[in-house]
Amino acid sequence: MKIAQPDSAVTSISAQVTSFLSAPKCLIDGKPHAALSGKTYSVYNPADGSVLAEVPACGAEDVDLAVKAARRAFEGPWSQMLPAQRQGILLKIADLIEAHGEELAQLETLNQGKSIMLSRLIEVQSSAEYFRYMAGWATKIEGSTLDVSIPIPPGMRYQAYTRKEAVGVVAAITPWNFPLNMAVWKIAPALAAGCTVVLKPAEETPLTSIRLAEICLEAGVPEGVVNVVTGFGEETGAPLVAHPQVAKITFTGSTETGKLIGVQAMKDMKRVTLELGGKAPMIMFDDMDLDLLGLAAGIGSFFNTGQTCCAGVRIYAQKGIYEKALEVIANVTRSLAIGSGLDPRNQINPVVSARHQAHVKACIARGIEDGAKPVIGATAPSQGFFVAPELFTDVRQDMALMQDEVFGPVITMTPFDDADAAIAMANDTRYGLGASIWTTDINKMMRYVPKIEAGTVWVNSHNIPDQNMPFGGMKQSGIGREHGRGALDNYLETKSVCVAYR
Ligand SMILES: NC(=O)c1ccc[n+]([C@@H]2O[C@H](COP(=O)([O-])OP(=O)(O)OC[C@H]3O[C@@H](n4cnc5c(N)ncnc54)[C@H](O)[C@@H]3O)[C@@H](O)[C@H]2O)c1
Repeated sequence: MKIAQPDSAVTSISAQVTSFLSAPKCLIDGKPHAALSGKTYSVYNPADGSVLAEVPACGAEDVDLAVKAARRAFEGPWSQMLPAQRQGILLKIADLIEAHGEELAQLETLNQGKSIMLSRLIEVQSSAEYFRYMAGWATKIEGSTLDVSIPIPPGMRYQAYTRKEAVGVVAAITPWNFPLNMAVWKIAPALAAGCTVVLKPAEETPLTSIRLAEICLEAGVPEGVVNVVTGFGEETGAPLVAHPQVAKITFTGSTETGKLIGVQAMKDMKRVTLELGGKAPMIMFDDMDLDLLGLAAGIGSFFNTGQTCCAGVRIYAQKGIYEKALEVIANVTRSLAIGSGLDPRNQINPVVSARHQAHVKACIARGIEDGAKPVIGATAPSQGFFVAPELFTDVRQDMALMQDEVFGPVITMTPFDDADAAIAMANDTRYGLGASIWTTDINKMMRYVPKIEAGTVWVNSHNIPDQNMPFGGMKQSGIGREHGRGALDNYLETKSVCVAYR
């Protein structure tokens, strides 16, 4: 079912969605797979707390089957395909994502809770574009020829060149905030490079990942090239990371889990990319364009109900505009409509799970206990996993509210006098994923961008990544970058070939 207008409300759930929800299965070696143990677990609709589906709870034995299937496919049909054939298949996947667009968007909103508008525009549309972008790189993998100066034995000459070769089986582990899009960020470059994949989606939101794997199959990806195992971190994710036939791990999730995975990867010298947590600052100078304040709060802070790793949650505003910025941002926060994601007029939707709802509420309570001042004090619907957005002032740098990830609709505002002091406060967390500077003075921008410790710095904007723009973290926000040409290198080894001749 083709995608509807992004801002149209969902009046009925599509028949494909209802049928899929009756018995979702993993996909291993191109076939639907129930956990060998027979175990399943429930996934929920966060808008009302009801059970949405029962999903296989995979264990080490299921993971082993999936990795072995991926390895066979890597050695077999996938490695025989011409780059142009891989490109064609990636383009077909993009078309099929669009063709199934409304079904995927509804499924995502039902399972994750987010606005149907974001499901349509980001989870579906931008995922299709991502496949198209990566399809282009599949035919542009190249090495180089190298002049070398090897002097022995006398009389022998050499010419060297490099080959880029697919790394092998990729373990892709994803979080719950953008389930389909995060899976695509990993699968598209892995396939373009010629790798095969075992995807372990977040336990809360596995449904669109399963559909994506089915779509890959429908598009002509050979059996075993894309596999999905559903289940929990320790039971499913850990054996996947530790599997000896996995060559590369690409992980997006919390810094805590990322560290565990990094240690395991290093034990086996597996290649690893880690996209981890954030606590992004937005630094607003006196000379900023005040018309942008609404956008800063709406997209910068509260996009996806604050459940984005780059959300601008620590706002530092210079004293000349602080009162005005506080007034506007407080008004925006107050005015956000709270409700189900199926109605696109709702800008604050449920958070993903009861557990996460309890976490966000505990962060708010801890902030109040520590002496920070809540400005809004609104209440959220009692049914479903809702949390009303909150804005805090009087927050010290050493408070948990300033240092730890809330990953929900909770922001802080702090005034500053001196720009260097603001940069120091902005850098004063263990994270370094995203940040922004708001100014109309290009000199200020050029002076301060290099001083900010973050993988992405937006200027007069925030929280908007692009497939062609390297994305990743400094400090404890991760290792490596996704997107762009560089993303392909994450899935390729470089082999030097040295040819002797006389
Ligand atoms: N940097 C980025 O690009 C980016 C993007 C989105 C989200 N995030 C981060 O993701 C986090 C939110 O997601 P989350 O709560 O799902 O994170 P999480 O770390 O709890 O889980 C992420 C994934 O890891 C799996 N996992 C958990 N323990 C594991 C283990 N021992 N071995 C292998 N896998 C394991 C989970 O099952 C899930 O699939 C936030 O910290 C957010 O900042 C980062």
